[in-house]
Amino acid sequence: MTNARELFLYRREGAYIPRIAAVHDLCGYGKCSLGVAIPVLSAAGCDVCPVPTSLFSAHTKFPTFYMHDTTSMLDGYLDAWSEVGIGLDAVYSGFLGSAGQVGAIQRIYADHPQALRIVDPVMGDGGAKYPTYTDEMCAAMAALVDGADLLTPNLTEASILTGVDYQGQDVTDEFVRENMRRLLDMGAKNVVIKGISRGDGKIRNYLAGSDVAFEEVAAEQLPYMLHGTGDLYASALLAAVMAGKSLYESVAFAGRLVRDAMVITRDQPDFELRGVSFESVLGEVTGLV
Ligand SMILES: Nc1ncnc2c1ncn2[C@@H]1O[C@H](COP(=O)(O)OP(=O)(O)O)[C@@H](O)[C@H]1O
Ligand SMILES: Cc1ncc(COP(=O)(O)O)c(C=O)c1O
Repeated sequence: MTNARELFLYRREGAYIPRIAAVHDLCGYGKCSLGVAIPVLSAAGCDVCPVPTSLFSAHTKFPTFYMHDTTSMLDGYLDAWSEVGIGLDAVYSGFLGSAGQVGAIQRIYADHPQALRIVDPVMGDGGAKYPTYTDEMCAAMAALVDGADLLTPNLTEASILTGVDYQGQDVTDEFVRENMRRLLDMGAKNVVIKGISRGDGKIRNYLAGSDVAFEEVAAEQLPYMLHGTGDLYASALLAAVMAGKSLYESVAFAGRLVRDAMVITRDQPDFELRGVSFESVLGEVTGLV
């Protein structure tokens, strides 16, 4: 393997299997987080090692859900990893159970300084925080921006991180560019802002980085939104990066995969709540490697 910190283009030598710590919640019903990251990244030929941040009976868009925050076990969990001597090529974080878990992620970074840092700063959408997120958690999440090799907020999360007011979805390229510039100034190396929908039938993802020009990738928008698309998008984006694709190619791939999975989900019972059913499009991920 070449230096994992050289994100684009990530190169694998021979049959090497990269190992990724996936720091997300585990959700019983309503496909998202680890339930997405493990299969998608495994299909891309990666060894996914979960660090569960919380256990949920169902995702938080259900009116009732049970949550168990795992913060108190993380020190022991990571101590045991240190003793075993696990080598990591990447650390991919998402939905957190508490503000204190940011410290656990920083500990993994310190223990694995060469590992890529992919931060999906899951905190909310549509201008509102998810119900389990507190202001303290959002403030803590901002500490993960500095040094992130790849940061993947939606507009709500970008606004929480930058302090620029959320202005809805119908924003100009200039507004998105300014948000990305702020995130790069805060220390992120590459930023993808996802899911911008201006009501013109397109959904847009934007990318920019210290060595990557600001670009837009627009695609046809399906006339319904589903829960868990952000997690599937970020996992597919990372899958493509780990397969050696450029950031632009990875952004385009992830958008196609989410769209294809959404089309299939539409035909399933309870399609609005079950999360994105990506199982039958995993072959597209396998095809990356
Ligand atoms: N209705 C849709 N039609 C086509 N693609 C979609 C649709 N909804 C989401 N996607 C794809 O999934 C990505 C992530 O979804 P989004 O809902 O923006 O994430 P989040 O859950 O983080 O807010 C989008 O950027 C887009 O590429
Ligand atoms: C438990 C849980 N995990 C993860 C997510 C992230 O979902 P999305 O991919 O839509 O950002 C959510 C969003 O509500 C959630 O409730």
